Amino acid sequence: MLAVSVRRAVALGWGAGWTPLAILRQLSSLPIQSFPKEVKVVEVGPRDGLQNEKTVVPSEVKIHLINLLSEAGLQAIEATSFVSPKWVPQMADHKNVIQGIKKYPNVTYPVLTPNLTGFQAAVECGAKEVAIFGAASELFSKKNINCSIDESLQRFKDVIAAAKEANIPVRGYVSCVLGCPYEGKVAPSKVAEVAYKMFSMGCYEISLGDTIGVGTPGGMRDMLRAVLDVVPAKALAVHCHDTYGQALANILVALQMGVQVVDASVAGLGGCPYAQGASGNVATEDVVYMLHGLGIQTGIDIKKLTEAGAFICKALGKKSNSKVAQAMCKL
Ligand SMILES: CC(C)(COP(=O)([O-])OP(=O)([O-])OC[C@H]1O[C@@H](n2cnc3c(N)ncnc32)[C@H](O)[C@@H]1OP(=O)([O-])[O-])[C@@H](O)C(=O)NCCC(=O)NCCSC(=O)C[C@@](C)(O)CC(=O)[O-]
Repeated sequence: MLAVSVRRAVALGWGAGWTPLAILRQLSSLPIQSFPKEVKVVEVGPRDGLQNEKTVVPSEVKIHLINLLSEAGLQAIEATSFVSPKWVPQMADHKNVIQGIKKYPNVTYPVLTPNLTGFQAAVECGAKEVAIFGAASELFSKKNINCSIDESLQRFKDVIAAAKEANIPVRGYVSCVLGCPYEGKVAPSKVAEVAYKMFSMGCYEISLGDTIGVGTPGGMRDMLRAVLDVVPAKALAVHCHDTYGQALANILVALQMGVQVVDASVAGLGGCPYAQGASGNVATEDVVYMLHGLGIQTGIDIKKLTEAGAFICKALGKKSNSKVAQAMCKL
């Protein structure tokens, strides 16, 4: 560590003859690496947040939530998923939702499509952007979409080819980038391999999912180092669940490494039906509060965002998982 620091100090042109202690003092006073000026927050609450709810949330509630989120200034709101209703019954009303929401200019409403069947249904319902979702873990891929990683990539090729023809942008997810509920540790090199394959196929952005929220800033750094060797930072997003309370710290590391897109879920709703025990995504309110505190622009009105969170929590009869929302309600 010291050797690395000294090398960095030399690279920075610091004076010859300095003692290691003097160099360390200088290093500790260095400003943290610069953050981006703007960050795009991708709101995944209506999909990732609600997919795990046991009782079916009425379509009107989902639609109102998405409209409130659009009014709050989110640029991208993942609206629903076109997956099998046998697998995820909560998303069975995808048609009502995608057709019922107000489409704000400059806001995108991507939907999940695991295969060509889902893609075609989504396009018929008027979806203008889709997301495919793979994994860096074989067992998770099997449990989540009932096929191996290789088979999933083959399916994604078909979706991307059809999307290209229809001029529809495709976002790609890689799940389990910092750990898997079935396999445990996942090698950064495996994450990089899957991310690279999905990016080369034509996904405009790869969202790296800490599906079960087990990551730490150190794990995020090591994983991102591997991925950044093969996919440019401008094509990456991070998608952190907050099971171990590390999500904001993990996001901070990702921002320092050049990532400028962050997924989050209003009120911290969510969990994955095929990742037992995983808590919700990091709360959008908490991410936005942190970003604004760093002087990073998001275009989001935090008060309106908190109102959207309060609306969905009331509808679900739940307390918000957002610390910021909890604090703002007390003020
Ligand atoms: C992928 C499948 C469909 C494969 O499911 P399968 O059973 O292997 O599919 P199949 O191709 O053998 O078809 C079986 C039946 O499903 C139908 N079918 C086939 N495809 C579709 C479709 N798209 N929509 C609706 N129906 C479909 C198909 O038509 C057929 O109907 P039948 O002839 O029996 O009546 C299934 O495994 C599935 O739906 N999985 C969804 C899992 C899911 O939604 N998980 C949560 C989202 S991922 C996530 O949350 C992680 C993420 C993205 O947030 C990032 C992170 O945190 O890491």
